[in-house]
Amino acid sequence: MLELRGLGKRYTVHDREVVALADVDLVLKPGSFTVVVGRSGCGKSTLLRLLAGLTLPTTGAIHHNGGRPKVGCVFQEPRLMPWLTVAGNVGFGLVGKVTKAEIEARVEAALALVGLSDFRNAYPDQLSGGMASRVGLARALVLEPELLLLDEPFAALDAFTRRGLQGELTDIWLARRPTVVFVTHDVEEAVLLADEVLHMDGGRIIGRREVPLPRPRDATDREFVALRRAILDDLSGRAGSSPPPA
Ligand SMILES: Nc1ncnc2c1ncn2[C@@H]1O[C@H](COP(=O)(O)OP(=O)(O)OP(=O)(O)O)[C@@H](O)[C@H]1O
Repeated sequence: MLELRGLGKRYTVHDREVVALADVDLVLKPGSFTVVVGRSGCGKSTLLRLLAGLTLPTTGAIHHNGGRPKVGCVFQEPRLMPWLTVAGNVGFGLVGKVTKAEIEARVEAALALVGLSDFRNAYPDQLSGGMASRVGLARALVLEPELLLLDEPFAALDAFTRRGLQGELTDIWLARRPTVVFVTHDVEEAVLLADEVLHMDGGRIIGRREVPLPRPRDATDREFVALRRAILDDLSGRAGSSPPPA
């Protein structure tokens, strides 16, 4: 269980204070899939950076029973190292931490999960955008994360490729059950993936919607469409969503 209590982050830019995150209280249950939506600059990436331990909070704290969780991060740009093969990129984070044989086994398993076993010896410039995104996902999965953080990982992809990867991510999550926090601007993607959608504004969580639909989900399903519409209304301020989580 991860608990965020009174979490806040302020930056000082040219003597001016920017409140990126304010007073966030949130409980992430093990194995849950949380999607965060909200307009640009509302603090979504800051929340992920704090969860990843890439930056420290100004106020509040993150509590995790059992020490810091193992974290894997996936960003919009996979930022692969061009001089390394696919396998080299995926295994890079393990070098020096586990034996060579274990790296090889874990890289093979991660590549199989994202369907790229046949491309283990390819170089990044030989990959399509969707394949590069898969490598980015495999690079996070190889760490066997308890907490998987994804910041708009599929935003740069065409709709068809994105839909395929959304399905693959759902399958991987169902098989491995990491706790996932996923940031997106795409409300349909949020409803496809989430157990719960959090709505952020001005550095705060101002609403939440549970997604009680069975998986795999159908975006043309009546309940799906209604929920998508409700979240779009939340985002445009047309309707109030349920109160933030305790
Ligand atoms: N390193 C930083 N230094 C100064 N200000 C920052 C820094 N990182 C974020 N901010 C500010 O904090 C606020 C929240 O930024 P954040 O990147 O978390 O928003 P976001 O919701 O992820 O936006 P987007 O959807 O555009 O990625 C913004 O006003 C941003 O300018």
